[in-house]
Amino acid sequence: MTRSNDVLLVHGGTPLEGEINVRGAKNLVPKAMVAALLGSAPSRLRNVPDIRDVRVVRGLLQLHGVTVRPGDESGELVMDPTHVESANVADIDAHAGSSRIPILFCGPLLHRLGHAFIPGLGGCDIGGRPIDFHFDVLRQFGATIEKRADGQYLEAPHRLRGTKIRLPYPSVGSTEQVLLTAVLAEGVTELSNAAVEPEIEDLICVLQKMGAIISMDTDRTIRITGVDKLGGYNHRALPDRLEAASWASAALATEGSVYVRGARQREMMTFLNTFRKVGGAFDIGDEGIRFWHPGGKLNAIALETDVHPGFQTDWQQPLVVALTQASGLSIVHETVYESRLGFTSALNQMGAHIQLYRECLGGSACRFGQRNFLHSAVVSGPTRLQGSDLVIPDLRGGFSYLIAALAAQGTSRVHGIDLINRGYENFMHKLVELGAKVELPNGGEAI
Ligand SMILES: CC(=O)N[C@H]1[C@@H](OP(=O)(O)OP(=O)(O)OC[C@H]2O[C@@H](n3ccc(=O)[nH]c3=O)[C@H](O)[C@@H]2O)O[C@H](CO)[C@@H](O)[C@@H]1O
Ligand SMILES: C=C(OP(=O)(O)O)C(=O)O
Repeated sequence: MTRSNDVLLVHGGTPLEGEINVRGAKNLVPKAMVAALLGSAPSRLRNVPDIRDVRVVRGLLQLHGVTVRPGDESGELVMDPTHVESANVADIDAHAGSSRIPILFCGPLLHRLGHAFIPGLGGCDIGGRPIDFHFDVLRQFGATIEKRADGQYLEAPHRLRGTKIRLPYPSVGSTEQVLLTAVLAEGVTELSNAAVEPEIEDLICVLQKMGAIISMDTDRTIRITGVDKLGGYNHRALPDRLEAASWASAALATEGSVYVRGARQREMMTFLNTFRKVGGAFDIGDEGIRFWHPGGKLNAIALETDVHPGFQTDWQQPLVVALTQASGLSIVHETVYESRLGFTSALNQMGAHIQLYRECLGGSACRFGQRNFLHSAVVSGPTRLQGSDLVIPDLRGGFSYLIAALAAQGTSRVHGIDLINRGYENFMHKLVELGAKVELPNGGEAI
């Protein structure tokens, strides 16, 4: 059941037009905040968005004795980890909420306190999302892990030791786990098959500013030489390329034009190539990127999600909505999460034609082929979308439903919009700025 102020009425059929601003990346900022725990002096993080994942981590840091206060400029946080202390397990559990970030507290807390507690994790329900790689690497560093009913209890009776690790898959979170643990471990850590997403590079920049010694090779190998002590950092978070791409897809699907201030070419090259193949237009400036529908038909494409530098999985769901407006058959092969296409059934209810398959369609065979996961889609377009009652299933799926509702004829009731606040700062305000006709039932307050 959703609360009444958790429902948005969307009157579709109006192109999104105008300018919005994106701030620091959801997939970097909370991790840079965790990194502050490793320092012996305060850290300053700038360009911090007001999203739920940031609030969760702020609360968890405070529970562990870190003082967190706003800095002088808007979007600046100052974190002082001088007096890190153990937190009450029940408080951690109550506070961890819907985020996946608590798992990254392991290394820093083991270094600072010799023990850590990790509650059940949140995050999007788009696959099983196991954390076996995280625990395997922590054991390799010398930690012990005990699973109890309320969560995982970790201990490091001695200083953690650098080690040689090969990840079975270039997992973003596990790579960050290694980085945040290895920087203060004794000796050298060599990580192969690492994830190299731009947010990971930015986390490495943060750690280097703190005094860490980290090198990245071109073959997914990262080497970390442990140091005895780290200081604070002063860092401006890289912009959110995932949010930027969501607004780009919204501009395309609604036949509009959106200037995304803060969007950067460097982290979005793969998205930009795909956007152009579909028929979208963009203009890259020094301060941001304008995305628009240039008129005429959109093109069907074959799309495969992958780890960086491939097509980011978090770009997939919003772009699929635009593909429902392309002429012909598009193929989408989701290779990062086994269950990230379920959101398409609601698009079909709105009039889209999307068929899901268990086989690896298009490109290459992936981990999910022959394993009963509906992880490929054929999108047949263009189809006229009609307003509908929609229940948001996950973060990007939720934004995709907003796009579909904006592109549709008639009115949609979108339930569960609060979930979008986990990763999109001020999205209601931005929609209104872009001319979207949206309202909360009974004239309620935006949440
Ligand atoms: C907060 C954050 O940054 N979230 C991002 C992060 O999620 P997250 O770090 O959770 O994603 P991972 O890269 O770790 O997961 C990728 C794949 O590896 C598998 N896996 C992962 C860990 C593990 O211990 N065992 C295992 O099997 C997962 O089930 C998934 O199939 O990277 C994803 C991939 O770019 C993005 O979609 C998420 O937005
Ligand atoms: C899957 C996502 O995030 P998380 O890992 O936080 O669930 C996402 O941002 O699309």
